[in-house]
Amino acid sequence: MVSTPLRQFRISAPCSTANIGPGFDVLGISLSLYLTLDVKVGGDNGQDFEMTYSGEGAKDVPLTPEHNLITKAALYVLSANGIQQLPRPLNIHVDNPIPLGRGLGSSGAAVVAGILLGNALGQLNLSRSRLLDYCLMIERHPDNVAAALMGGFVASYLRELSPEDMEGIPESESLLEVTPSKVSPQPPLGIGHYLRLSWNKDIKCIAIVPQFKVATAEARAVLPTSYQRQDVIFNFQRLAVLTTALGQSPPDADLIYNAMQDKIHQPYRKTLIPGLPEVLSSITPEKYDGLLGICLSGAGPTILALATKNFDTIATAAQAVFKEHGIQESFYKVLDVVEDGSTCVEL
Ligand SMILES: Nc1ncnc2c1ncn2[C@@H]1O[C@H](COP(=O)(O)OP(=O)(O)OP(=O)(O)O)[C@@H](O)[C@H]1O
Ligand SMILES: N[C@@H](CCO)C(=O)O
Repeated sequence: MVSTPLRQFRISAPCSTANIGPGFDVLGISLSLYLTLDVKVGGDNGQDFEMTYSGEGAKDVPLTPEHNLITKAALYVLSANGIQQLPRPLNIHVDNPIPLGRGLGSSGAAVVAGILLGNALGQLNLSRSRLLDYCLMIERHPDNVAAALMGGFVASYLRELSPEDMEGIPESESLLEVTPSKVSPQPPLGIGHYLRLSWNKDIKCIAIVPQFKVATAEARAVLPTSYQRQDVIFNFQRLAVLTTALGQSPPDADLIYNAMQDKIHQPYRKTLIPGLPEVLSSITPEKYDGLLGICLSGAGPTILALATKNFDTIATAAQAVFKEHGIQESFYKVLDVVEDGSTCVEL
């Protein structure tokens, strides 16, 4: 058999925190913890298909192309562009430091990495905004994937799709069931719109991560389907202020702390996360110098604290409150906001 030239590349996709309090499904921030894929395709590299995996999820994540979220996303991009299978020989090593199902955008990073993988394997040269359209056909809220793909502090929205746009497009993940006999539909053009917001680089993100999972689907299922007008206005007011407040220097702790309050998702998610209201209400700028604000990270259970100093003190205080509510095991990481987003570099 004639072998194709060996290509090697590395894909990196950062973890992300979403919502930042009032910005449910709107705000995302990419953070300094990266899912990486080391890929070898073509040449004479032995096995037909090999996928290896280290890090978070190593015991649970499936490693067959049709079942792994990363390769499923890659197969979807390829299929929508007329390529029905992964090229062979193909060797992928995944290293994942992002805890799964904890509110740090593990699925967003996996989807973005998979879409970049499909783009690179098929040599499709899709633009970054077109890649976002593909990501949004899989993870249909834009906050995590827009931040992971584009980098930085990002606000985003989805274009409303007409019934004609949606023709042939199934609900969410079923799109990923790529079969060799069926070409996947291309996403409508320009679904995702985003804007990079200013971020004050003195602000670090402390992620306090309890040792239990909350699946995003479950954390969305507990939300109501309609809201009181005053709760929606409460969030709009804070969201508008927060988008600018986090870029200002010096940061105004009182303004930010209050602008990070939320009535749309956190109050409902407390049923899934013991101690959530107590952690959020007891860690305040008055008690902890350097603290700017505190909220649920994504769908939880991770807590996000924004601060300029005293990171360890703030994190251990949150851990202590969790302990009082029966969550004995947790860890924390102090993360930077990263500007670059996801990358694919040929080696
Ligand atoms: N590196 C990965 N490889 C394969 N599948 C992954 C990977 N990372 C995440 N997943 C899939 O995504 C699921 C977790 O997604 P989920 O949306 O529930 O949580 P999250 O993305 O970590 O949190 P959030 O969306 O709140 O930030 C995992 O159970 C797994 O199925
Ligand atoms: N905005 C999403 C983020 C988690 O994926 C949520 O809170 O459900």
